[in-house]
Amino acid sequence: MIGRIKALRFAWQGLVFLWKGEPTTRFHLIGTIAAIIAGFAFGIERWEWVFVITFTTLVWFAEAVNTAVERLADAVTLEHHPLIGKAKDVASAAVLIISLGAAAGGVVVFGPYVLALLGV
Ligand SMILES: Nc1ncnc2c1ncn2[C@@H]1O[C@H](COP(=O)(O)OP(=O)(O)OP(=O)(O)O)[C@@H](O)[C@H]1O
Repeated sequence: MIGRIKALRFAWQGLVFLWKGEPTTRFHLIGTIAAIIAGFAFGIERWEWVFVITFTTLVWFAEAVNTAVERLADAVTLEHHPLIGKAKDVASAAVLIISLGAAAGGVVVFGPYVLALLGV
């Protein structure tokens, strides 16, 4: 039990580091808040909330993994190394992939509500 509580504390420290060390998280927070506000404003369905929650969570997850990979890579060497560069590029690509997926999901979920609002 104490071990679990300690693990939670370490996870919290990781979250704080992610927030302080990665300026990109500001954009993720804005996107997350915007999606939540839009969800309530449009009164989206329960299943649509599942998509919104899943996509926003995956973006944060990918950013956390990307940051972990970057820090591990820096711990291996700060010298220029083509494999370190590739590892960092692929980790960044993971964030890009899920961000594009989240944007597409956002269009699918909110698109019809926006069109209805515009009377289209
Ligand atoms: N040690 C290295 N060897 C080779 N290329 C590197 C190295 N460090 C960084 N790079 C290259 O520079 C890019 C940016 O690396 P950096 O560590 O600055 O991440 P970043 O742009 O700050 O990412 P984020 O914005 O997600 O924090 C990497 O994707 C990689 O292409």
